[in-house]
Amino acid sequence: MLEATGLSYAYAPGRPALAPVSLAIAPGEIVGLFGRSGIGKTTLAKLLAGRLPLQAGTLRLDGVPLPATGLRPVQYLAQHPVLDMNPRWRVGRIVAEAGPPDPALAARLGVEPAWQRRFAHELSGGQLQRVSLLRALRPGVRVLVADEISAPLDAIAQAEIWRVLMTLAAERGLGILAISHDRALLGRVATREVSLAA
Ligand SMILES: Nc1ncnc2c1ncn2[C@@H]1O[C@H](COP(=O)(O)OP(=O)(O)OP(=O)(O)O)[C@@H](O)[C@H]1O
Repeated sequence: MLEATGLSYAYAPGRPALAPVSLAIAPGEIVGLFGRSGIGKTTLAKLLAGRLPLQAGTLRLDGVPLPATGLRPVQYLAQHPVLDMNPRWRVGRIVAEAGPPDPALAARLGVEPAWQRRFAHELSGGQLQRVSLLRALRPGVRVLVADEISAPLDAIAQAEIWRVLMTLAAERGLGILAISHDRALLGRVATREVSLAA
């Protein structure tokens, strides 16, 4: 269980970007998160995944603070994964960054072996999001924070990505925070929804 209590954040002193929020994500649960633009959803996502330092509040996984080094058990998935990938690396190297990927998982995600020789900018948005998922889903990863990951995709690509994620959540007990402006999408994929308010 990932438990965040009283997390808040300010990028500059006296200018809060995220008002205190508490949130829990149980294994296998897909929690939908919505809230108006600028309310702090991405800031919360990055705090949960260790991409921003905690300024206030506590963050625990199974009662223990998250590790400061090594594989992060809470992984952040960006809307535009290309920004999170080294433009000089081929896809084969990108997915193997934290160790060799699981070929069975690659097949389930629809990551094709031929993509390995390409650079990130040579894949479509949907293909890149699958690569990003394959890279993130290492053994030991317990929670995915999916920040508008399917927003740029067409309806079919969106449905395929979420179908795999819903199956993985159930099979592996993976917790997912699904951040989206699309309430209809959250209604289809989330086990429950929470909203961020100022
Ligand atoms: N790197 C940064 N430096 C300074 N301020 C930032 C930074 N990133 C975000 N902010 C500010 O923090 C606040 C929360 O931003 P955040 O991106 O978390 O909101 P959001 O709810 O994800 O918005 P959206 O739905 O538009 O993506 C906003 O006022 C934003 O301008």
